Amino acid sequence: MTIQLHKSSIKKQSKITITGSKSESNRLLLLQALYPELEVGNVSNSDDSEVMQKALASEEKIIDIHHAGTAMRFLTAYFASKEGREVVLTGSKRMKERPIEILVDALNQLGAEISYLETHGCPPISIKGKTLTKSKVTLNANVSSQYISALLLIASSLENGLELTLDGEITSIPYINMTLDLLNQVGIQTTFEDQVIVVKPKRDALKTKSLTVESDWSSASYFYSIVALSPVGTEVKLSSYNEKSLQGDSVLAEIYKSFGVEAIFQGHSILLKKGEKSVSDSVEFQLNNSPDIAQTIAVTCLGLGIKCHLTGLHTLKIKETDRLVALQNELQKLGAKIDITNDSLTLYKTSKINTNVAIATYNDHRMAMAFAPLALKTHLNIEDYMVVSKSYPTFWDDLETLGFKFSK
Ligand SMILES: O=C(O)C1=C[C@@H](OP(=O)(O)O)[C@@H](O)[C@H](O)C1
Ligand SMILES: C=C(OP(=O)(O)O)C(=O)O
Repeated sequence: MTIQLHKSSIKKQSKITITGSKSESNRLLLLQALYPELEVGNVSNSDDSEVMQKALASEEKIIDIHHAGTAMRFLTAYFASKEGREVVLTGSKRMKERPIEILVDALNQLGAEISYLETHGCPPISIKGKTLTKSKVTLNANVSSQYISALLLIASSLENGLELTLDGEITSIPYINMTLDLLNQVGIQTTFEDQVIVVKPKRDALKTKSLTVESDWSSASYFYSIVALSPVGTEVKLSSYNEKSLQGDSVLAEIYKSFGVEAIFQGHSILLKKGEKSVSDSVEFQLNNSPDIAQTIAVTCLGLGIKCHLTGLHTLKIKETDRLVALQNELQKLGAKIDITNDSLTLYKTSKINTNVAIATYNDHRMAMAFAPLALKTHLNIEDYMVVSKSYPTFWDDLETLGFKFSK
C-alpha cells in the first residue's frame, strides 16, 4: 500500500506528543519481568514494545518477534537464564539474516544452551533455559551494542553478577550507558572502566519502584527535519522530553542547529523553531553514537540542497535493511548524487528534486519516516507506508495534525 504525499506546507504552530522511547521501554519491560514490583509509565506503543510485552508474558514454545532487534537480543539473554524454560525465538525474513552469534557465544560461555535452527549465527534459535553459573565473559563490541545491553539486563539476576570485557571499538555507546543508567536507577550497582563493565547481583529491594519512560528521540528526528525544511518562523512543540536525556539521539538538538533549527526546552516540551540563521552549505557528522538518525539527516540535506558526509555508519548494514544501500537507491531516484562505503555516505549538493517518485521502504520504518518530510518540497509516494508502526504507529496521524496532505 502506497501513500501519496501531496506537496504540503504545514501550520505555523503545532504540538505533538510522541510515545515513549522504544529502547528505554524494552529495557524496562525486561527489568519488570525480573523484578515484578517495578512499575513503568509511558511505555512505547510501538510494535517492537508490544512484541516484547507479549513475549515476556507468553508460555508458548515458539515466539515470533517479527522485526524487533532489541526484543530478539534481550529475550535471548532472558530466556537463556530462565531455568526450565524452553523456547524457539524466531522472527521476520530479515530477522533471520541479522547476526546474533556474538551474543549467543557469550551466553553459551556463561553456561547457556542455545543452538541455531536454520542459518548458523542467525535466528531462529532454540534456547534451553539454565541457571547461568559463570560470571565472566569477553565479547566483540564493534557489531551491535544490543548484545552488550542484553547481557547487562540479565546480569543482576545471575548468582554472581557479571564481568563483561568489551573487545575492540565500542559501537553505539549511548545505548550501553542507557542500560547502565536504568539499572542504577532501580538500585543495581554497576561500574564501567577501561572496557570492563561489572554488574553486581541484586538481592535487596528495588531503589525505585516506578519509572517513566521519556518520549522517543529517534521519532523526534522527523520533526526536526520537518522544521528544517519549513519557512522561517515555523514552530513545532514536542513532548515529553528531558533536557538531560538517556537517549543518544538527543544529539539532534545540536546537529540540527546546522540546519537552522532552534530547540528550546520549556519544561518537558521542546519547542522547535526554524530560525533566521542561514543554513550551512556542507556538513559532516560522525554518527557512531546515534546510527538511527542517519537516514533523517541525509534526507534533510537533500531537501535543503546541501552536501553531507556522514561517517561511523557500519551498523546500518545489519539493521532492518541495509540502510546504506536503501538510502543510495531512493535518494538517487529523487535526483541525488550519492556515494556510499561500508561505513559512510556522501550526498552531493542537489539543486533539483525529482517529483512524484515512489520511495521503497524495505520493511524499514525509518525509510518511510525519513523521506516523508520531503513532501514539504515536492509530491512523493511512499510504499508500504504502515511500516512505521515498528516504532511509531501514529506517525501519519501526527503528520496530518501538522498540516500534511495525503491520499492513501
Ligand atoms: O539498544 C537499543 O535500544 C538500540 C541500539 C542500536 O543498535 P546497535 O547497537 O545495533 O547499533 C539502535 O540502532 C537500535 O535502534 C536500538
Ligand atoms: C535499528 C532499529 O531497531 P532494532 O535494531 O531494534 O530492530 C531501529 O529502530 O532503527
